[in-house]
Amino acid sequence: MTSTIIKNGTIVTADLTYKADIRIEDGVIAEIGPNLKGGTELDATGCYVMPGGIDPHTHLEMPFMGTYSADDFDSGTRAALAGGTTMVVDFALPNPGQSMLDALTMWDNKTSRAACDYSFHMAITWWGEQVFNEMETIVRDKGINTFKHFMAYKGALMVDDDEMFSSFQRCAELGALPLVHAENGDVVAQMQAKLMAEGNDGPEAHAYSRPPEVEGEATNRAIMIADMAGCPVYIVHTSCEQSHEAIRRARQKGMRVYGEPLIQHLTLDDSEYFNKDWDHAARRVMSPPFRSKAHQDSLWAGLASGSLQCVATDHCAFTTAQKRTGIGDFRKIPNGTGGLEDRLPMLWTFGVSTGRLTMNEFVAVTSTNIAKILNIYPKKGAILVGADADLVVWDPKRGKTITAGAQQSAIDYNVFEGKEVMGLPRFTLTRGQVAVEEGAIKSQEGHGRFVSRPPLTAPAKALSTWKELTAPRKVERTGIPASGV
Ligand SMILES: NC(=O)NCCC(=O)O
Ligand SMILES: [Zn+2]
Repeated sequence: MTSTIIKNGTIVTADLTYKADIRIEDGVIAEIGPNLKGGTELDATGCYVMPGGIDPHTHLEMPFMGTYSADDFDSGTRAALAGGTTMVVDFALPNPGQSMLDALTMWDNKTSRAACDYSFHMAITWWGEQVFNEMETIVRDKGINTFKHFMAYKGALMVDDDEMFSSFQRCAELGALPLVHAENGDVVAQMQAKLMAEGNDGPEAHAYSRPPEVEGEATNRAIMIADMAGCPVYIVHTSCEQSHEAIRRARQKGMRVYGEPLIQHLTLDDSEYFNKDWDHAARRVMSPPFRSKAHQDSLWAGLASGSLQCVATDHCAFTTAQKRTGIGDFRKIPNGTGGLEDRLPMLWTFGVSTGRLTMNEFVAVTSTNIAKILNIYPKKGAILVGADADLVVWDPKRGKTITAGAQQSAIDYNVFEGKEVMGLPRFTLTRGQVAVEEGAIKSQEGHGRFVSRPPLTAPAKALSTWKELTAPRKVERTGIPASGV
């Protein structure tokens, strides 16, 4: 049996910081302790050894607005590893009317070259008996416990409240977690049309058409529907105080509501859309759009205080040529930005190094909380004996200037171009295999495996017990006249 030992590092988990070595055997953590010997040694002197990042929200294969994102499972997972992320959760996206099982097969066929482990969320893009039935197969047999619902993209992916309520009730029965893209799609569609009619056809109109109120209202609605259905809910790409406030308030009331800011929303603001260069602004078009600094402060505070739990990227890498489809009509600019490779270095630089987050909070929001919410902890997101050796040996003194020319992602630009980051992987290990060493990429195509995620029994059981206890009950009365008069 070949052993690898990570020596002389400081282990940082979501709740502990301590000095110890780690022995890895057959891709899992076999021993943690002082002065371990034998096997191949990786020197972690001066470094923090942390659970590898998990990005809970990526679109490596995204057929959207008639175009595919530039990154596939090959370049996308390589980009993940380069930045210290060792697992991605992508989306299978059925066309309205399409079988979810067929869509899953299509997405699964794209993964043979994945370099790191991956999983899928399933999107609910329409509703009917077939969807209702297939949801059970998806959860019970296919290892997927999350379903994404789009309250935006009217006429394409959007589902209405009725459909969401039905789907959420089904999630409650199956122990699945609904994810929600929360923006009021009806209002957005009308605002877009109005802006266009007034001659506002540039990328800045994208931001004008989706103000924070539109997101806040939808977040409140999604939370209410989840409460009525008796299931937890996870709000993806939470970008503003209005949405964060809804999540915070629900959590204070005891509801299991999770919020996920993106690294882009934390570090880039809405001034990007007013850049005179059309390409610059269009490359940053995503939904929800970037917000003002006050909203960024709210998101950072949510991560520090625990009212927001995960930092993702929603990595969806459309090329400049694809973005240019929207010249003259901002509605046609494909929505999506990249960030997978930069999530950890950006969050470390602008979060930990500025004192907004502790190192342990950093691990929690980039890995451990995500693994717990998605029900793959402690296989993932942990430094414990028996856990997968998905690890990042983080060198806080290693820095770079982010530039598209040097990235692994296949996209031709980077929304963080020119940002100076301090804190990068010395080594990234995916199930014990060294995929990154001192900036050199050694990842192996096809090494990545699908991670099956069992139903969320604990939160589902707690909620269903409470809902049963408090369910409406007919009051048996006395004194009603026989005639009813
Ligand atoms: N977010 C975005 O603009 N693009 C990706 C699709 C989605 O998640 O909405
Ligand atoms: Zn979305």
